Amino acid sequence: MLQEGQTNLRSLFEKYLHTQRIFKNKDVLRHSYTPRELPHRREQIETLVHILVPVLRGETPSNIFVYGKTGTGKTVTVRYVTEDLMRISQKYDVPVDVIYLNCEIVDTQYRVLANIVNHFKEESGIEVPLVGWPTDEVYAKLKKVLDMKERFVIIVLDEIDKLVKKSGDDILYSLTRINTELKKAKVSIIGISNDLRFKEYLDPRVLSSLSEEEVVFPPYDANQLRDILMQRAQEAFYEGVLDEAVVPLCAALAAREHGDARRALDLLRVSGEIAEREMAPKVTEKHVWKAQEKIEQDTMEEVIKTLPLHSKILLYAIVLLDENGELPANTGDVYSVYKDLCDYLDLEPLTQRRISDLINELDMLGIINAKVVSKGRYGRTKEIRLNITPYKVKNIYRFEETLRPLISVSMLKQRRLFYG
Ligand SMILES: Nc1ncnc2c1ncn2[C@@H]1O[C@H](COP(=O)(O)OP(=O)(O)OP(=O)(O)O)[C@@H](O)[C@H]1O
Repeated sequence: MLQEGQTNLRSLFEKYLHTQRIFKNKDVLRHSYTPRELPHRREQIETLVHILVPVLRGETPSNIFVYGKTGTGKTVTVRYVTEDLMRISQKYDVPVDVIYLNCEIVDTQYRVLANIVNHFKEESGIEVPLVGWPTDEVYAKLKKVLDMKERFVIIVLDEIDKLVKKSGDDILYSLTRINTELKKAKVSIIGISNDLRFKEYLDPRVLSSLSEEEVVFPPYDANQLRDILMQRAQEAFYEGVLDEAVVPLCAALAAREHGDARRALDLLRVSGEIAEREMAPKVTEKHVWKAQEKIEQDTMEEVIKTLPLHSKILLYAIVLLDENGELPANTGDVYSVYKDLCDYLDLEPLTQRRISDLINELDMLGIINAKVVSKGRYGRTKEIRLNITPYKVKNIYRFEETLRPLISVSMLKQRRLFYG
């Protein structure tokens, strides 16, 4: 006989066990997955192959600069082509090494050099610590390690703009000239960036050697995104669980956001996850709209985390007004609560004028809505509303030492703060 608690436990699980399963293989929708085919990137693939094919004839390929907006398939295409090059180079007995570095993480001259040296550590027996050595010494080791045999080394610097913004372009200067100092090995660089203005940061000499060849990745339109999603959906979902309208809607929404395939895939995955959680038999348009809302909220949370301190306090003032049912509020209302919060935190408040600017910034980021309305002969005023649920803001502040005390502040009627 089952005890009462056990019956409950069993039914809890069975509820999920007998629901329709949505995902056949969710991993297919993850960013790290490399699909077998890349629809609508034939031209870019062909161009890259054309530039790299000299390797198989023993010639050094040109450096390549790849650019295009976020989610246009730059990384996945470069990986796809270089992986194929590695495979085929074995057949032709040409030693090729491809080293992929993401410069969001590998963001200093030292780290780039050390990572390349360490790529060969098994072969060379040389390993450089990730901090601590003089850079010149790491560079000397790099030349030694590369030149241990005749080979082609292709260094992919993804998000190369992050490296240059953080550490300047000296490293690119060195790498694009390293072949003159090597006897056996030949190095080529593939730089990838989604920041088109990044070229302005480069010394003209670096720019001309880095972009011997340029490959542009234009944004996808809604039809192209639909093909990309269709292909992935077939592997990711069980047959028949996707309502017909789902893929076109995900594609249309992502096309509106500058043709970002990553956004389209996220929408499809999150729609499926929401349907699964709701134990729905099918993924429908309704789930896509919910997914869109969730992704927007998540993005907003990321933006809030990076706001400067006083914008965060200001946002909290608007949160308190919201909880107290006092929105829309005007700048003066918001400013007075903001000042009280600064008092509570023992901080000097900014001027009302400055706060007015910060309100405009929060509005531009979509976190609040600040609409100017005319009050007839009383002039114009701003009506401020919140675009994020208060508990989400609190959840973020809970993890921030300076702001955590605010969580215990609530507001009484007549706008008196209460520190509970
Ligand atoms: N043509 C395509 N076919 C299939 N999947 C694609 C295609 N283009 C992009 N994707 C998928 O979209 C997502 C984003 O692509 P990728 O990371 O290559 O973009 P990116 O241009 O490098 O973006 P970012 O500049 O933000 O790094 C990945 O999951 C990738 O697999």
